Amino acid sequence: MLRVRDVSVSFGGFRALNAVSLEAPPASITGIIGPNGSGKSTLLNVVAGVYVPDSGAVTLNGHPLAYGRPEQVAAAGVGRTFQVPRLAHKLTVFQNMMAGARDQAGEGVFNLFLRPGAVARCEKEIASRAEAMLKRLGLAHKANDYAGSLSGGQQKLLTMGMLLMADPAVLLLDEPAAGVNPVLIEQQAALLHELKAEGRIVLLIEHNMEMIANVCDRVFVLDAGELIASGTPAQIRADERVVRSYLGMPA
Ligand SMILES: Nc1ncnc2c1ncn2[C@@H]1O[C@H](COP(=O)(O)OP(=O)(O)OP(=O)(O)O)[C@@H](O)[C@H]1O
Repeated sequence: MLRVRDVSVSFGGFRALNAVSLEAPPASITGIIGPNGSGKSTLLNVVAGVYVPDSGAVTLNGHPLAYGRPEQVAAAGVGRTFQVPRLAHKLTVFQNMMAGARDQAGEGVFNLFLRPGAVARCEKEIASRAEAMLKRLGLAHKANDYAGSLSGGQQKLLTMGMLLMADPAVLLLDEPAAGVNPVLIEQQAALLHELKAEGRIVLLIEHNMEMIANVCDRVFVLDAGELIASGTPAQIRADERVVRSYLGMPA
C-alpha cells in the first residue's frame, strides 16, 4: 500500500501542496487530475523522492520513503516517467532498454574483473528480458532504430518499458497520453490494465479524461494545492466542485 499522509510542500512563501493525503493499494490505478499548476507534478515529485515535504509522510508498505533521495526511492521499487520522455536519443531503442535495467552485474569494477562470467550471464539475461519487453510493447521491429527517431507516443511506451525492466512495485506516470495518437493511447491503457493485474500500484497524472475513465479505479482531484475530491471516475464526473474548478473549463 502506498500512503501519502498530510503532505505539504512550499516553494519560498508559495504553498504548492496543502495537507494532501491519498492511498493507493496494490493492483490499482489511481488518477491525479486538476488544473494546470494545481500541484500534481509536485505530488509525484514528493513520492518519487525529488522534493522533501515540509510536513506529512509518504510510506510504501508501512516504510517511509527516502525524501530528497530519488535513487533510494527508485531502489525501493518506485519508478517514474516524465511529461517529456527522458531517453538517450542517439542510442538505439534496445540500448535504452538495457540501460533501464536495475542491478546490472557489470556495474561494479569489482564484478567486471573478478566475476566476468557472472557479468556476461547477467547481461545475457537482461538482453533477453529487454527483447521480451520490446515485443510486449509492440516495439520489437524498432529495436535497432535510434530512440530519437520514434514517434512521441512510441517514446512514451519505451520509457514505460525501461521502467518495467527494474520491475517496480509502484509506477508514477506523468501525462502518458499527452500528444499521443489514439491507437497508442489504447495500447497504453491495455498495458496499464496488465500492470494492475500483476499487482502493481500505478499513479497516473493525466488531462485526458477518457483515459482516466477507462483505466482508473480511483481519482484524486487537486485544485490550488488542495485535495478537493476523490472517488471513482463516475463520482468525480458528477462532483459539482470538480466540474466547476476543472472539468467545466474549456480545454
Ligand atoms: N521548483 C519549483 N519552484 C517554485 N515553484 C514551483 C516549483 N515547482 C512547482 N512550482 C509551482 O507550484 C505550483 C504547482 O506546480 P505543479 O507543477 O505541481 O502543477 P501541475 O498541477 O503539475 O501543473 P501542470 O498540469 O501544468 O503540469 C505551480 O504554481 C508552480 O509554478
